[in-house]
Amino acid sequence: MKMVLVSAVALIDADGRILLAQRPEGKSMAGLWEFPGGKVEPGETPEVALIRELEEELGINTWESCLAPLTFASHAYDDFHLLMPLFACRKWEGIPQAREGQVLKWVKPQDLRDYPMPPADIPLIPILRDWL
Ligand SMILES: Nc1nc2c([nH]c(=O)n2[C@@H]2O[C@H](COP(=O)(O)OP(=O)(O)OP(=O)(O)O)[C@@H](O)[C@H]2O)c(=O)[nH]1
Repeated sequence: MKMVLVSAVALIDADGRILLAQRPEGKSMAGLWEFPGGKVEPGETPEVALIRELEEELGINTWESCLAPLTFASHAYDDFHLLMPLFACRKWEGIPQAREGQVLKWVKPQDLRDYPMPPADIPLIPILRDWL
């Protein structure tokens, strides 16, 4: 089975809310809410990939020193196995903007279960709620 490494982040604002992005129409798993991030390209570390994705997807900048490892997802999809480190980040530069047609939403930890997420993300929800 092909292993796909995706780096993702829980961006946490001053009120303790988490940023979710809704996958746009036309993509796999359209309509589901996910953590910002994306595939780690050859030669990248998960941190470097995440910093790049945050710039591309949201137009914000952050730094490796602001990315704290929080947990990970390991999930067998039909056509690949997803391994997804999830970082936590409370400090960045700029205001997140949807640059790729996503809908963005700041969500309180206790409300996370109201947002349908990809199957790989489901086990991460209680971890975030307990941790925040
Ligand atoms: N960024 C992100 N990706 C996730 C999450 N959960 C999850 O299963 N994924 C999966 O991880 C992959 C991330 O790929 P990507 O963001 O770089 O690229 P993409 O959406 O264009 O991928 P696609 O090839 O499925 O269309 C997708 O297959 C996505 O469905 C999550 O919380 N955040």
